[in-house]
Amino acid sequence: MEYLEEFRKINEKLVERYSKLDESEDFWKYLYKPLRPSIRINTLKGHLNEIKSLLEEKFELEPIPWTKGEGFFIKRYEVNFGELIEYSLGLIIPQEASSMIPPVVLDPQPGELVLDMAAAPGSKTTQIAQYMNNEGCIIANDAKRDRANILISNLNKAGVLIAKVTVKDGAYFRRYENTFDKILLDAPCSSVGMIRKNFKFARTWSMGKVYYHSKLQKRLILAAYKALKPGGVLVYSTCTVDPLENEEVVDFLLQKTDAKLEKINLPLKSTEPVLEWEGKKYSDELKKTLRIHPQDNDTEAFYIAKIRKPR
Ligand SMILES: C[S@@+](CC[C@H](N)C(=O)[O-])C[C@H]1O[C@@H](n2cnc3c(N)ncnc32)[C@H](O)[C@@H]1O
Repeated sequence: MEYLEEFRKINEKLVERYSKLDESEDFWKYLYKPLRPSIRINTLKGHLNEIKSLLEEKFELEPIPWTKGEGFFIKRYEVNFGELIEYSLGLIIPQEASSMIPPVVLDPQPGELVLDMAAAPGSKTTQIAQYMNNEGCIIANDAKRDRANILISNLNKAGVLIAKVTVKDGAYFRRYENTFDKILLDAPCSSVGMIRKNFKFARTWSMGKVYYHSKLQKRLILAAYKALKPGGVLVYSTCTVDPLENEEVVDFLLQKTDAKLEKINLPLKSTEPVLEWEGKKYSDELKKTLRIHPQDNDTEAFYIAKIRKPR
């Protein structure tokens, strides 16, 4: 099957742009392929091994190597999560495997003050609360009220006791200068990574969306950096591949502030970050960021940067 040609029928401009970014056939092949189902065991609700044993009665589990032992691919495919009692009880949380990376990189600790600036529907907030063992405080924010309602219901179901939900434009938090130990900015984006979930993301992709999000992301990342304590960590992530929403945004932060990048070391494959795009050169420091294309680990595409504010 000519995957590139299949995508050309859906959105010619998408193919034109990202064929320049990744010349491999695998890029299009894996973007076409449905995602492998995966879950995170919620240790806020029970013991990891006990929940794992319950699941193993029904499924074959394959550990996701970049999590802290709680993430699994489900190897038997006929899974309807909605029908599982473990899902209804909040013992497991369906979550795409690469979307588990940003909280792992953030590495929040019990007792810390954490801002999740674009949090809905909350899969990463619940993961953060799990790593904090429900000790400390998470401000879980989203600009959209309807999405914030889903966030609240997911936090309740997962047994998260330390989150305060706010409905604000993320840039609002710039007024809390030097306040948070850790900040996750899992930014709104043009969602090329989500094409594996739903082809509508290919159909509706446009350069207009890329420019719109790039501008918004720059505004949000500056506010997030301002709200970060000296010595604190900000993780910036998107589920898209466009350099204007990834390297360009982090490069912008490096130019405007004293932010420093830290190398992310995890057991996974990745694609070289983009250091030059459309005639523009980005800092060599961006080599420390993580660009994941769908074929690298057979997951959604993701981009992750670990940023530290000097003391
Ligand atoms: C990629 S999604 C977040 C996914 C979430 N972190 C998770 O893991 O479940 C991006 C979110 O940003 C929110 N958003 C859009 N514009 C925003 C803004 N200006 N400030 C804060 N959040 C915003 C959207 O409503 C959306 O829920």
